[in-house]
Amino acid sequence: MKLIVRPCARPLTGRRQPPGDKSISHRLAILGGLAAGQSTITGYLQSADTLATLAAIEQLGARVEREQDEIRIHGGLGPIERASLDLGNSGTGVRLLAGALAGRSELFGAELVLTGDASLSSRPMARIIDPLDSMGAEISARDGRLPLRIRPRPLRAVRYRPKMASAQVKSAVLLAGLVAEGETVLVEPGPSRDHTERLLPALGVDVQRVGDEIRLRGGQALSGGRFHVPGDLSSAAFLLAAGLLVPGSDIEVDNVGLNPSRDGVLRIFAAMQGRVDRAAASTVGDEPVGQLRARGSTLRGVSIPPDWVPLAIDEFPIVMALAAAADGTTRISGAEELRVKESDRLAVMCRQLLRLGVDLEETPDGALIHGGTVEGGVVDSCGDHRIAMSLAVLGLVARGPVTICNAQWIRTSYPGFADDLAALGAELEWQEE
Ligand SMILES: O=C(O)C1=C[C@@H](OP(=O)(O)O)[C@@H](O)[C@H](O)C1
Ligand SMILES: C=C(OP(=O)(O)O)C(=O)O
Repeated sequence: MKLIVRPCARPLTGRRQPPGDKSISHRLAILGGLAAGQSTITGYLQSADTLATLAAIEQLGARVEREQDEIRIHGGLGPIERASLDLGNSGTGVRLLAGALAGRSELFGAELVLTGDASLSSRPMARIIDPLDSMGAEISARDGRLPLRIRPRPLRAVRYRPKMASAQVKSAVLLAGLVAEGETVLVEPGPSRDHTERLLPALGVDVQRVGDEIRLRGGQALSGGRFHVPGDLSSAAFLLAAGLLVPGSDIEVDNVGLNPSRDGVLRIFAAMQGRVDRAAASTVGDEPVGQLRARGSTLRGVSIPPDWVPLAIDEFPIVMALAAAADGTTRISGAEELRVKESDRLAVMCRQLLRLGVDLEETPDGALIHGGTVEGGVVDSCGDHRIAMSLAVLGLVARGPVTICNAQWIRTSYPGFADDLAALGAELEWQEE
């Protein structure tokens, strides 16, 4: 499907509630599946990625009931002999599940095969296979790519320092550590989102953080509970960016997660002189939540400090779109991780921006984007949800309509994106390719 976006003739105004947080939804599906008793979840993200994780948990033996906005997971896995689990487009789903399942005694003797779509099948898995191997897991892959074959077996705790600041690697090791013998210690090379560490205590698990170390003893039981998923800041970022770009706009997003290990995009907006205000702070579970208001702003190019990259890792496509329309040059560096997401986000974004007449240079670990006028044109998501949404937002201020081919991938994380943008006053329509 193509999404056609027309230049905005008037300011965007209004208020939206972004969809549930994708990272927290994946974690609750997995933890709810492992936990004893019932977990009741409201606000669960109903998107392709998070529904794939829920379906995997169901295939592994947990019972899942869905009722309007409430999902109830009756935890407990197995008995099963084999399962082929298709995690679709989701790096988080496949990497966290691999860690969570590798040592589960209720699955000893079973053979699990974890697969995904073409994009996920090209993404690196050695980053989780290596630490799980060192814990004694039986996990194999060809050339470090999917499918992963796992035969759950007893694990021993390790002390592990990942090569990159990655919440997926950290979480895979911690979830494996839940059933490993001894104390698992994960040493973070730099901060990454900490939703796993915040959630585990709510299911009865003792997790300690001391400096850059996270420690967790194996053999602790998990018990279900009631959980609410806050709105996803990564999805809200598209609406906020639209509000910043279109002159005179004034929009609000409610109930957005504002976890400081995730809020790098707000720092980048501020550094670009984008007017985003925070209000009404509260907490949901152990997650800070609030309301954000974005107003039309004269955006300036900025040099983004490399240590902000992990804190805004999923927001670089939209930051690059903003940079294309800002005054001056934006410099992104230290962002080579973007090359192993749903697409090579540096290469794909640069290629699409060039099609819209943007002046830029791609570098091995980032890009230099010289902002200015953005032309209309035809671009391609290349199968990447965040690229599709970023180009749609940029289309609001292009000189002519922007057609985004393969925009149906938006369903990966934010199926209601086009409707939400339209509700704020944008003109956009879906067409068959
Ligand atoms: O743990 C998570 O929920 C996520 C971690 C990040 O990946 P990395 O851990 O690979 O940086 C991020 O890009 C992804 O969208 C979600
Ligand atoms: C990188 C992303 O997700 P995942 O790694 O879970 O596929 C994303 O949502 O931008």
